[in-house]
Amino acid sequence: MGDANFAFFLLFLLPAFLLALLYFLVRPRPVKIPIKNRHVFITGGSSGIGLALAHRAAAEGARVSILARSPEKLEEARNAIRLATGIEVAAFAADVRDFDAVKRAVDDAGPIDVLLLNHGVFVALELEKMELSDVKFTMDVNLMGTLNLIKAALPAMKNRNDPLPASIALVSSQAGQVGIYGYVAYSASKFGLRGLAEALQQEVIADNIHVSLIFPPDTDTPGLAEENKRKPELTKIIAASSGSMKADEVAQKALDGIKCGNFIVSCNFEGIALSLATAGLSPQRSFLMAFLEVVAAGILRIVALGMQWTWYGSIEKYHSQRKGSSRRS
Ligand SMILES: NC(=O)C1=CN([C@@H]2O[C@H](COP(=O)(O)OP(=O)(O)OC[C@H]3O[C@@H](n4cnc5c(N)ncnc54)[C@H](OP(=O)(O)O)[C@@H]3O)[C@@H](O)[C@H]2O)C=CC1
Ligand SMILES: CCCCCCCCCCCCCCCC(=O)[C@@H](N)CO
Repeated sequence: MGDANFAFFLLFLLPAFLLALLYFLVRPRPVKIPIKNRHVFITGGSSGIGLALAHRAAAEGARVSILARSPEKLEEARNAIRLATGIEVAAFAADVRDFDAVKRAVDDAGPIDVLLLNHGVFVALELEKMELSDVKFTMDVNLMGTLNLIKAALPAMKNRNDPLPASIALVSSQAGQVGIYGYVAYSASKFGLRGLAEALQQEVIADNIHVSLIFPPDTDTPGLAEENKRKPELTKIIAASSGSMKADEVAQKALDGIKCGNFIVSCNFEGIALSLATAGLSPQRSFLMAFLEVVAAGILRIVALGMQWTWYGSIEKYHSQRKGSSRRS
């Protein structure tokens, strides 16, 4: 009898108590952010994930603006979206590293409801083989470019006379949740976005602005095709721990997450595990996700250690094979 009571406590009362506690605890509170008839401004909207986001947002009835450097690629994107949906999107040619150009584009585009910062550059290469100028370029585009956009857009976003909640969404990467061989500069830039996002959310919550961080795995885009041309073998092996996705699938997950105001938005199964394992001190609006984070924490740490075990195994094997072959030659 005592055993049955204990089992009841363990299997039912304890989880129920935890769920109830988390229901009252989680902050910020859940929110719904509509995009229909609202202004969605997408950086890097001329290619890959950004283009897929622009397609989807336009199809869902948003007023869409896209920003990127190349006017030709922007025009191609506008035509493709017009052909597929019959909708005109506004295009702005600017380099995110140039604050004045970004400010002009944002002012021309008009007040933004959903600022989707998706632009990004990436090369997979060992730091040793990378020029310092390429490291700086990665930081300038991925991190400073994002800060430039936020600085340019935030005043008008705060002053909007729309009672509806607004969003600032940043496209990070699973390499922004865990460091990966070949991504020293890239992971640094994408981890940087997380600190940015956590701090920014506290600063803009009172303005009813909600921050989302999107963590895609390898995604089939022109950018990835370029990256794959000279990707280190070990980067391929380690990144293959997560499945790859189509740009449109990532865009759908991203928009769904943004509309729910989720702070962390994961895109595939491995991504969910990664997000639970790296929940840390990030805000969480969903008491169900918070419940999973709490309950799965211990076991996921073991899974994570197992992951590192296989990754370091691959690295060791790669180096010993190289040593072997260099001795033979
Ligand atoms: N593809 C993948 O495997 C993954 C990608 N990501 C992230 O998703 C985002 C999009 O990636 P993806 O679609 O693959 O990339 P693409 O290379 O296909 O597209 C990048 C977009 O960003 C724009 N862009 C690049 N640099 C600048 C700049 N300095 N100023 C303004 N716009 C710029 C490009 O236009 P233009 O060159 O004309 O400026 C283009 O529109 C990136 O942040 C990337 O880090 C995350 C995980 C996986
Ligand atoms: C505890 C549970 C662990 C679950 C598995 C973890 C798997 C991690 C894989 C990381 C893959 C990184 C892809 C980077 C994609 C990217 O950004 C580049 N293509 C550049 O664009």
